[in-house]
Amino acid sequence: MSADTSSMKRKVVIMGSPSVGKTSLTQQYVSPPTYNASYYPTIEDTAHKTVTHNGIQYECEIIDSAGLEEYSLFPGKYGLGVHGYMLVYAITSRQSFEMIPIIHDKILDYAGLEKVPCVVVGQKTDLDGERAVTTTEGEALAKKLNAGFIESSAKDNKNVVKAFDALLLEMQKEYNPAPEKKKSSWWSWGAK
Ligand SMILES: Nc1nc2c(ncn2[C@@H]2O[C@H](COP(=O)(O)OP(=O)(O)OP(=O)(O)O)[C@@H](O)[C@H]2O)c(=O)[nH]1
Repeated sequence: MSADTSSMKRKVVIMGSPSVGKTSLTQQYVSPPTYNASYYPTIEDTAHKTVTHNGIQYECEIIDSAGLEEYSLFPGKYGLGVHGYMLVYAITSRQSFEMIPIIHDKILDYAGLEKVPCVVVGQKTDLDGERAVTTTEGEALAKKLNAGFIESSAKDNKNVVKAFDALLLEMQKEYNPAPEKKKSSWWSWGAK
């Protein structure tokens, strides 16, 4: 029997406060090296990338959403048919960090789910001198949300691929977990 070489489709949404670097992360991932120091607020953009992770090929549709404020209504189109979320804050902005659990709650409420694959990303590590959120706080929040965690700099192209890999891993755990290793049974004892 030939191996299944078809790829899996994965739709992900990048969410977070305005100006945390969602567009910069997406662009740096899809067409590196790309970094633009100018700021143009996003309404919505979609990017595509085919990537192989843990031996599986994924066709990723990446939706770069508009920055959300605390009282923004959750855009319903991001609540259904989405496989995973990248929740981005800037390590220099406490406010953007505090938005992460709010956005996470909105996603779960809208989708009516108890868990959804997510990775929390602390962006702009090149500005470590202006840090307002510690790595430990970021890790603790991600753990509480049952999400992956990574800090990155789109500017320095640091941990950008790792951030998307972490999200692919969270989605893999949920939708196509690796089969458990075959346990030995009485008839296999002594088998060569
Ligand atoms: N120092 C630093 N600046 C960054 C980084 N990533 C993005 N920026 C800058 O931050 C500003 C906002 O970046 P965007 O990528 O547009 O942020 P966004 O989250 O997509 O913004 P919205 O469209 O408003 O939601 C721009 O001036 C970027 O150049 C980073 O890793 N380090």
